[in-house]
Amino acid sequence: MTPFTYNNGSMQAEAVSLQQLAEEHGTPLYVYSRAAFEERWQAFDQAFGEQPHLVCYAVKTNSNIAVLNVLAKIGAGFDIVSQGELERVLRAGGDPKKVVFSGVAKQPAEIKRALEAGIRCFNIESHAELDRIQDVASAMNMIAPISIRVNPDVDAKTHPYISTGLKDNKFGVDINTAPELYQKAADYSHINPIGIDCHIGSQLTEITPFVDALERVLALKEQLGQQGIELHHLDLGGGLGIQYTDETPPAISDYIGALLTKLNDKSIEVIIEPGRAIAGNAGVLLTAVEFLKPTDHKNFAIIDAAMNDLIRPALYQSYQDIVAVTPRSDGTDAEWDLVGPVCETGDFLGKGRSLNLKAGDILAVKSAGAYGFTMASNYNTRPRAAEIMVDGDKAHVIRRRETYDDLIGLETVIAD
Ligand SMILES: Cc1ncc(COP(=O)(O)O)c(C=O)c1O
Ligand SMILES: N[C@@H](CCCC[NH3+])C(=O)O
Repeated sequence: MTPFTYNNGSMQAEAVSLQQLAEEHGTPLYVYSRAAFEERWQAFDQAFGEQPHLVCYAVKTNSNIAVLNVLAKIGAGFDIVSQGELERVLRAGGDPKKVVFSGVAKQPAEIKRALEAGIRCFNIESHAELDRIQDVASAMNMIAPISIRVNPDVDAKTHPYISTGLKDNKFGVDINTAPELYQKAADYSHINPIGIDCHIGSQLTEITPFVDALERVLALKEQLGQQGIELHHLDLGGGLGIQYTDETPPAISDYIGALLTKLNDKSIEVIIEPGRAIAGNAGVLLTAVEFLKPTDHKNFAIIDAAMNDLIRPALYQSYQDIVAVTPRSDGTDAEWDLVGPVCETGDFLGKGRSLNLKAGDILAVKSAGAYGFTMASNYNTRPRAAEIMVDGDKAHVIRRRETYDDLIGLETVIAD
């Protein structure tokens, strides 16, 4: 489905007018489509057919509890990287038995809380972390189910900041030394090794790196079998890309199909941790044009959304399509740099975009459902935007805009 379409010359989210939402709730404003979230998660789930599997949505992508709740209701599992994310999943009604816990440095208190909640598995990223989990679990007299995140040294061919499966990256354990760590895990009194985990990067637009990584994971599984360590699942991470502009990522069914063909084993459960491929095109960021500032050198359109609202263009030089919500019939296109009010030269959401603009126009930054609000900050003491979830012809405020009290209320002056 395409959740954002034009109808009578103006853009809608499902059956709700974006122009109207911007007028009612102000901008910047994040708008999500419930149906898009559901449909994308279900596409992953259904692509597995008869293969035992669990689709664990990567919470970091878009962690609003309304989003998590919508996914929990259709049976989603969750990939978390902090206790904060675990608390969100639990608040949203997620099943802790479907939660996998990734991340390179889980705190003892986080491990304790996750054990109490009864999560499915800890994805361990180092020797030291295995030791820590053994210590916490043994103090609680509980057994911690674990998998080891291995680094298969596969080039994901994506932006260097979002590539995670190379030897150069901080993530995971060298796949060649993993058997030794599995042995240590198996010998520990309060650890139960149940899986292998790997995640090689994000926004991958080719299937080959995923299949190459799986091939190495399968070789490891075989070797562990010879050591007498039998595993219950393979967690192949997330990373499937989306179309921001002219990328051509594989269809979900082709991606899962290629993995299952390589695996060719229905006796093992496959876990995946997709984020962007579910959330990315399920959301837009609405922003208003404040001023037009044409100069001799270039044209700036100053908009009310900034790098604090959506940091991806500034951080990764990423391209996000930007369109007029109600395109003008008068006037002509010009080239604009779309810049925000934040005091940084890197504060732009798009450069050299051909648009027909006037002050007050509402624009939609597309593909903003993933790593948009979750990476937003209060830089320049700017309140974070409100979030809306559209469901058919209804629009629900799922997070109100922050107030200045929200921002400065935690701080205090020191006494003389
Ligand atoms: C461990 C882990 N799992 C899943 C994801 C989700 O990735 P994506 O949004 O690319 O599917 C990430 C982020 O890259 C991650 O670090
Ligand atoms: N935050 C990144 C993706 C990183 C995924 C986390 N491992 C992005 O916006 O593209």
